[in-house]
Amino acid sequence: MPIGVIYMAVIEVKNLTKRYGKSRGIEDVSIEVKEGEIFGFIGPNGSGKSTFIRTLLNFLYPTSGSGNVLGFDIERESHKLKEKVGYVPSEVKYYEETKVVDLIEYAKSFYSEVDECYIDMIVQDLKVDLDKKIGELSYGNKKKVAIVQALMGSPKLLILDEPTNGLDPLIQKKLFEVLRKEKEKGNTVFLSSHNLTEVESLCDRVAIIKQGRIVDTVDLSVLKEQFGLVVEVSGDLTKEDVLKISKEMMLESESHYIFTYSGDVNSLVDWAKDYSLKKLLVEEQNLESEFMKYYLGEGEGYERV
Ligand SMILES: Nc1ncnc2c1ncn2[C@@H]1O[C@H](COP(=O)(O)OP(=O)(O)OP(=O)(O)O)[C@@H](O)[C@H]1O
Repeated sequence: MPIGVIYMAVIEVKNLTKRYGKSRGIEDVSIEVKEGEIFGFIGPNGSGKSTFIRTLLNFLYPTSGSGNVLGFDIERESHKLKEKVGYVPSEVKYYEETKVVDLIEYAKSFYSEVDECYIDMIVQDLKVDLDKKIGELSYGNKKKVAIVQALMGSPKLLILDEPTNGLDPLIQKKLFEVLRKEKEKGNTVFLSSHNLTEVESLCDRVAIIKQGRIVDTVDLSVLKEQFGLVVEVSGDLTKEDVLKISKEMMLESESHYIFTYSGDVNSLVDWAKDYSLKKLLVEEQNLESEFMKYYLGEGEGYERV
Protein backbone atom coordinates (compact mmCIF):
# COMPACT_ATOMS: atom_id res chain seq x y z
CA MET A 1 0.00 0.00 0.00
CA PRO A 2 1.54 3.38 -0.97
CA ILE A 3 2.47 5.53 2.03
CA GLY A 4 -0.04 8.28 2.76
CA VAL A 5 -2.96 6.67 0.92
CA ILE A 6 -5.97 6.13 3.16
CA TYR A 7 -8.28 3.39 1.97
CA MET A 8 -11.95 3.93 2.69
CA ALA A 9 -14.10 1.01 3.80
CA VAL A 10 -16.58 0.51 0.98
CA ILE A 11 -18.48 -2.15 2.90
CA GLU A 12 -18.47 -1.98 6.68
CA VAL A 13 -20.68 -4.39 8.56
CA LYS A 14 -20.88 -4.90 12.31
CA ASN A 15 -22.44 -7.87 14.08
CA LEU A 16 -25.01 -8.44 11.36
CA THR A 17 -27.50 -11.19 12.14
CA LYS A 18 -30.38 -12.39 9.99
CA ARG A 19 -32.66 -15.17 11.21
CA TYR A 20 -35.52 -16.69 9.28
CA GLY A 21 -37.92 -17.18 12.18
CA LYS A 22 -36.02 -19.54 14.40
CA SER A 23 -33.71 -20.74 11.60
CA ARG A 24 -30.19 -19.50 11.20
CA GLY A 25 -29.33 -17.28 8.24
CA ILE A 26 -26.21 -15.36 9.31
CA GLU A 27 -24.95 -14.77 12.86
CA ASP A 28 -22.91 -11.84 14.09
CA VAL A 29 -21.11 -11.16 10.82
CA SER A 30 -18.56 -8.34 10.82
CA ILE A 31 -16.68 -7.49 7.63
CA GLU A 32 -14.76 -4.57 6.20
CA VAL A 33 -14.07 -4.36 2.47
CA LYS A 34 -11.60 -1.72 1.36
CA GLU A 35 -11.88 0.54 -1.65
CA GLY A 36 -10.25 -0.92 -4.76
CA GLU A 37 -10.01 -4.53 -3.63
CA ILE A 38 -11.53 -7.70 -5.01
CA PHE A 39 -13.02 -9.43 -2.01
CA GLY A 40 -14.13 -13.07 -2.13
CA PHE A 41 -16.83 -14.57 0.04
CA ILE A 42 -16.68 -18.34 0.22
CA GLY A 43 -18.36 -21.09 2.17
CA PRO A 44 -20.30 -24.34 1.84
CA ASN A 45 -23.88 -24.58 0.55
CA GLY A 46 -26.29 -22.99 2.98
CA SER A 47 -23.55 -21.20 4.94
CA GLY A 48 -25.19 -17.79 4.46
CA LYS A 49 -23.49 -16.10 1.50
CA SER A 50 -26.69 -15.07 -0.29
CA THR A 51 -28.37 -14.13 2.99
CA PHE A 52 -25.46 -11.79 3.77
CA ILE A 53 -25.54 -10.17 0.33
CA ARG A 54 -29.33 -9.80 0.34
CA THR A 55 -29.26 -8.26 3.83
CA LEU A 56 -26.51 -5.89 2.74
CA LEU A 57 -28.74 -4.68 -0.09
CA ASN A 58 -31.82 -4.58 2.16
CA PHE A 59 -33.74 -7.20 0.20
CA LEU A 60 -33.87 -8.83 3.63
CA TYR A 61 -34.24 -6.95 6.91
CA PRO A 62 -31.51 -7.63 9.45
CA THR A 63 -32.54 -9.17 12.78
CA SER A 64 -29.77 -7.17 14.46
CA GLY A 65 -26.49 -5.46 13.70
CA SER A 66 -25.65 -2.61 11.35
CA GLY A 67 -23.74 -1.80 8.23
CA ASN A 68 -22.98 0.77 5.60
CA VAL A 69 -22.11 0.45 1.95
CA LEU A 70 -20.39 3.32 0.12
CA GLY A 71 -21.14 5.39 3.22
CA PHE A 72 -24.91 4.68 3.12
CA ASP A 73 -26.68 2.96 5.99
CA ILE A 74 -27.93 -0.41 4.72
CA GLU A 75 -31.42 0.06 6.20
CA ARG A 76 -32.15 3.78 6.28
CA GLU A 77 -30.44 4.69 2.99
CA SER A 78 -30.87 1.50 1.02
CA HIS A 79 -32.55 3.26 -1.94
CA LYS A 80 -29.48 5.52 -2.40
CA LEU A 81 -27.15 2.60 -1.90
CA LYS A 82 -28.90 0.48 -4.56
CA GLU A 83 -28.50 3.30 -7.10
CA LYS A 84 -24.73 3.21 -6.65
CA VAL A 85 -24.10 -0.54 -6.56
CA GLY A 86 -23.98 -2.96 -9.48
CA TYR A 87 -25.59 -6.22 -8.32
CA VAL A 88 -25.69 -9.65 -9.92
CA PRO A 89 -28.03 -11.99 -8.02
CA SER A 90 -27.46 -15.73 -7.85
CA GLU A 91 -30.84 -16.37 -9.46
CA VAL A 92 -31.59 -14.03 -12.35
CA LYS A 93 -35.26 -13.27 -12.96
CA TYR A 94 -36.57 -11.07 -15.77
CA TYR A 95 -39.85 -10.85 -17.65
CA GLU A 96 -39.59 -13.81 -20.02
CA GLU A 97 -41.14 -12.16 -23.11
CA THR A 98 -38.71 -9.21 -23.20
CA LYS A 99 -36.00 -9.25 -25.84
CA VAL A 100 -32.47 -8.89 -24.46
CA VAL A 101 -31.74 -5.82 -26.59
CA ASP A 102 -34.91 -4.12 -25.28
CA LEU A 103 -34.06 -4.98 -21.69
CA ILE A 104 -30.59 -3.48 -22.07
CA GLU A 105 -31.97 -0.32 -23.68
CA TYR A 106 -34.57 -0.03 -20.92
CA ALA A 107 -31.88 -0.49 -18.25
CA LYS A 108 -29.86 2.36 -19.85
CA SER A 109 -32.81 4.72 -19.38
CA PHE A 110 -32.33 4.53 -15.59
CA TYR A 111 -28.96 6.26 -15.77
CA SER A 112 -28.22 9.87 -16.71
CA GLU A 113 -24.95 8.78 -18.32
CA VAL A 114 -23.99 5.39 -19.75
CA ASP A 115 -20.61 4.54 -21.22
CA GLU A 116 -22.09 3.05 -24.39
CA CYS A 117 -18.70 1.92 -25.81
CA TYR A 118 -17.87 0.05 -22.61
CA ILE A 119 -21.27 -1.64 -22.45
CA ASP A 120 -21.05 -2.63 -26.15
CA MET A 121 -17.61 -4.11 -25.48
CA ILE A 122 -18.92 -6.14 -22.52
CA VAL A 123 -21.86 -7.36 -24.61
CA GLN A 124 -19.42 -8.55 -27.28
CA ASP A 125 -16.87 -10.00 -24.86
CA LEU A 126 -19.47 -11.99 -22.97
CA LYS A 127 -21.18 -12.98 -26.24
CA VAL A 128 -24.59 -11.74 -25.10
CA ASP A 129 -27.29 -12.76 -27.57
CA LEU A 130 -29.21 -9.52 -28.04
CA ASP A 131 -31.88 -10.86 -30.33
CA LYS A 132 -33.29 -13.59 -28.11
CA LYS A 133 -36.15 -13.29 -25.65
CA ILE A 134 -35.20 -13.71 -21.99
CA GLY A 135 -37.41 -16.82 -21.79
CA GLU A 136 -35.31 -18.46 -24.52
CA LEU A 137 -32.03 -18.00 -22.65
CA SER A 138 -30.18 -20.64 -20.64
CA TYR A 139 -29.29 -20.00 -16.97
CA GLY A 140 -25.75 -18.90 -17.92
CA ASN A 141 -26.95 -16.64 -20.72
CA LYS A 142 -29.38 -14.91 -18.35
CA LYS A 143 -26.51 -14.39 -15.94
CA LYS A 144 -24.54 -12.61 -18.69
CA VAL A 145 -27.43 -10.15 -19.18
CA ALA A 146 -27.44 -9.49 -15.42
CA ILE A 147 -23.69 -8.78 -15.52
CA VAL A 148 -24.15 -6.25 -18.34
CA GLN A 149 -26.97 -4.62 -16.41
CA ALA A 150 -24.89 -4.45 -13.23
CA LEU A 151 -22.13 -2.58 -15.07
CA MET A 152 -24.52 -0.15 -16.75
CA GLY A 153 -24.23 2.72 -14.25
CA SER A 154 -20.39 2.52 -14.00
CA PRO A 155 -20.74 1.53 -10.31
CA LYS A 156 -18.00 2.13 -7.78
CA LEU A 157 -18.96 -1.20 -6.18
CA LEU A 158 -19.98 -4.47 -7.80
CA ILE A 159 -21.63 -7.15 -5.68
CA LEU A 160 -21.87 -10.48 -7.46
CA ASP A 161 -23.52 -13.56 -5.97
CA GLU A 162 -21.85 -16.61 -7.54
CA PRO A 163 -21.33 -14.79 -10.86
CA THR A 164 -19.56 -17.62 -12.68
CA ASN A 165 -22.27 -20.22 -11.99
CA GLY A 166 -23.53 -21.38 -15.35
CA LEU A 167 -20.86 -19.56 -17.39
CA ASP A 168 -18.64 -21.57 -19.72
CA PRO A 169 -14.85 -21.38 -19.10
CA LEU A 170 -14.20 -18.85 -21.88
CA ILE A 171 -16.88 -16.48 -20.61
CA GLN A 172 -15.65 -16.95 -17.02
CA LYS A 173 -12.22 -15.85 -18.18
CA LYS A 174 -13.72 -12.82 -19.94
CA LEU A 175 -15.67 -11.91 -16.82
CA PHE A 176 -12.50 -12.05 -14.73
CA GLU A 177 -10.81 -9.70 -17.20
CA VAL A 178 -13.75 -7.33 -16.78
CA LEU A 179 -13.53 -7.52 -12.97
CA ARG A 180 -9.77 -6.94 -13.01
CA LYS A 181 -10.32 -3.86 -15.21
CA GLU A 182 -12.88 -2.61 -12.70
CA LYS A 183 -10.25 -2.95 -9.99
CA GLU A 184 -7.70 -1.11 -12.16
CA LYS A 185 -10.19 1.76 -12.39
CA GLY A 186 -10.22 1.88 -8.57
CA ASN A 187 -13.60 0.22 -8.21
CA THR A 188 -14.38 -2.45 -5.63
CA VAL A 189 -15.65 -5.97 -6.28
CA PHE A 190 -17.33 -8.24 -3.74
CA LEU A 191 -18.17 -11.71 -5.00
CA SER A 192 -19.34 -14.98 -3.53
CA SER A 193 -18.10 -18.19 -5.04
CA HIS A 194 -17.71 -21.92 -4.61
CA ASN A 195 -14.75 -22.12 -6.93
CA LEU A 196 -11.56 -21.81 -4.88
CA THR A 197 -9.34 -21.78 -7.95
CA GLU A 198 -11.14 -18.74 -9.35
CA VAL A 199 -11.07 -17.03 -5.98
CA GLU A 200 -7.34 -17.65 -5.73
CA SER A 201 -6.64 -16.17 -9.15
CA LEU A 202 -8.86 -13.13 -8.72
CA CYS A 203 -9.25 -11.98 -5.14
CA ASP A 204 -7.08 -9.86 -2.85
CA ARG A 205 -8.79 -11.00 0.33
CA VAL A 206 -11.27 -13.68 1.24
CA ALA A 207 -13.72 -14.20 4.09
CA ILE A 208 -14.87 -17.73 4.86
CA ILE A 209 -18.37 -18.23 6.21
CA LYS A 210 -19.48 -21.47 7.80
CA GLN A 211 -22.89 -22.11 9.39
CA GLY A 212 -23.65 -18.41 9.23
CA ARG A 213 -20.49 -17.21 10.98
CA ILE A 214 -17.24 -15.79 9.61
CA VAL A 215 -14.55 -18.31 10.54
CA ASP A 216 -11.58 -16.64 8.88
CA THR A 217 -10.58 -13.60 6.81
CA VAL A 218 -7.42 -14.02 4.80
CA ASP A 219 -5.11 -11.77 2.78
CA LEU A 220 -4.28 -14.03 -0.15
CA SER A 221 -0.92 -12.46 -0.99
CA VAL A 222 0.25 -13.11 2.60
CA LEU A 223 -1.19 -16.64 2.56
CA LYS A 224 0.41 -17.49 -0.80
CA GLU A 225 3.83 -16.49 0.56
CA GLN A 226 3.37 -19.14 3.24
CA PHE A 227 2.38 -21.83 0.75
CA GLY A 228 4.76 -24.74 0.44
CA LEU A 229 4.43 -27.99 -1.47
CA VAL A 230 1.82 -30.70 -1.18
CA VAL A 231 3.52 -34.11 -1.28
CA GLU A 232 1.73 -37.40 -1.87
CA VAL A 233 3.63 -40.63 -1.30
CA SER A 234 2.75 -44.28 -1.18
CA GLY A 235 4.97 -47.29 -0.74
CA ASP A 236 7.03 -49.04 1.86
CA LEU A 237 7.08 -46.38 4.59
CA THR A 238 5.39 -45.65 7.93
CA LYS A 239 3.84 -42.55 9.47
CA GLU A 240 7.00 -42.12 11.57
CA ASP A 241 9.05 -42.05 8.36
CA VAL A 242 6.86 -39.22 7.04
CA LEU A 243 7.08 -37.30 10.32
CA LYS A 244 10.86 -37.13 9.86
CA ILE A 245 10.31 -34.73 6.96
CA SER A 246 7.00 -32.99 7.82
CA LYS A 247 4.70 -32.49 10.79
CA GLU A 248 1.90 -31.24 8.54
CA MET A 249 0.09 -34.45 7.73
CA MET A 250 -3.05 -33.91 5.69
CA LEU A 251 -4.06 -37.50 5.08
CA GLU A 252 -2.82 -40.86 6.13
CA SER A 253 -4.00 -44.33 5.30
CA GLU A 254 -2.07 -47.56 5.06
CA SER A 255 1.21 -46.79 3.23
CA HIS A 256 -0.33 -43.67 1.65
CA TYR A 257 0.32 -40.18 2.96
CA ILE A 258 -0.35 -36.60 1.90
CA PHE A 259 1.50 -33.81 3.68
CA THR A 260 2.65 -30.24 3.18
CA TYR A 261 6.33 -29.41 3.02
CA SER A 262 8.05 -26.02 3.16
CA GLY A 263 11.73 -26.93 3.41
CA ASP A 264 14.51 -27.35 0.86
CA VAL A 265 13.48 -29.46 -2.16
CA ASN A 266 16.82 -31.30 -2.19
CA SER A 267 16.23 -32.50 1.38
CA LEU A 268 12.87 -33.84 0.26
CA VAL A 269 14.52 -35.71 -2.63
CA ASP A 270 17.20 -37.13 -0.28
CA TRP A 271 14.50 -38.25 2.16
CA ALA A 272 12.50 -39.97 -0.60
CA LYS A 273 15.57 -41.94 -1.74
CA ASP A 274 15.54 -43.88 1.56
CA TYR A 275 12.25 -45.63 0.76
CA SER A 276 10.87 -47.95 -1.84
CA LEU A 277 8.05 -45.75 -3.18
CA LYS A 278 5.23 -46.65 -5.55
CA LYS A 279 4.18 -43.04 -5.96
CA LEU A 280 5.70 -39.60 -5.34
CA LEU A 281 3.62 -36.62 -6.39
CA VAL A 282 4.76 -33.08 -5.59
CA GLU A 283 2.71 -30.01 -6.39
CA GLU A 284 2.44 -26.43 -5.22
CA GLN A 285 0.03 -25.83 -2.38
CA ASN A 286 -3.05 -23.88 -3.38
CA LEU A 287 -6.15 -22.38 -1.88
CA GLU A 288 -8.13 -25.53 -2.42
CA SER A 289 -5.80 -27.68 -0.33
CA GLU A 290 -5.66 -24.96 2.33
CA PHE A 291 -9.37 -24.16 2.52
CA MET A 292 -10.90 -27.60 2.07
CA LYS A 293 -10.94 -27.91 5.86
CA TYR A 294 -13.67 -25.28 6.00
CA TYR A 295 -15.91 -27.40 3.80
CA LEU A 296 -15.50 -30.59 5.79
CA GLY A 297 -17.92 -31.56 8.55
CA GLU A 298 -17.17 -32.55 12.14
CA GLY A 299 -14.63 -35.35 12.33
CA GLU A 300 -13.91 -35.32 8.59
CA GLY A 301 -10.64 -34.35 7.06
CA TYR A 302 -7.07 -33.56 7.76
CA GLU A 303 -5.09 -34.01 10.89
CA ARG A 304 -2.29 -31.63 11.83
CA VAL A 305 0.12 -33.84 13.76
N1 LIG B 1 -36.26 -17.76 2.69
C1 LIG B 1 -35.69 -18.55 3.61
N2 LIG B 1 -36.42 -19.06 4.63
C2 LIG B 1 -35.86 -19.83 5.59
N3 LIG B 1 -34.54 -20.16 5.61
C3 LIG B 1 -33.78 -19.68 4.62
C4 LIG B 1 -34.30 -18.86 3.56
N4 LIG B 1 -33.29 -18.53 2.73
C5 LIG B 1 -32.18 -19.12 3.23
N5 LIG B 1 -32.47 -19.81 4.35
C6 LIG B 1 -31.53 -20.57 5.18
O1 LIG B 1 -30.46 -19.71 5.55
C7 LIG B 1 -29.23 -20.41 5.51
C8 LIG B 1 -28.25 -19.70 4.58
O2 LIG B 1 -28.73 -19.83 3.25
P1 LIG B 1 -28.06 -19.04 2.03
O3 LIG B 1 -28.91 -19.23 0.82
O4 LIG B 1 -27.76 -17.66 2.46
O5 LIG B 1 -26.68 -19.84 1.89
P2 LIG B 1 -25.59 -19.79 0.71
O6 LIG B 1 -24.26 -19.81 1.39
O7 LIG B 1 -25.86 -18.67 -0.23
O8 LIG B 1 -25.84 -21.19 0.01
P3 LIG B 1 -25.47 -21.70 -1.48
O9 LIG B 1 -23.99 -21.77 -1.56
O10 LIG B 1 -26.11 -23.04 -1.52
O11 LIG B 1 -26.08 -20.72 -2.45
C9 LIG B 1 -29.56 -21.85 5.08
O12 LIG B 1 -29.64 -22.66 6.23
C10 LIG B 1 -30.89 -21.71 4.42
O13 LIG B 1 -31.65 -22.90 4.55
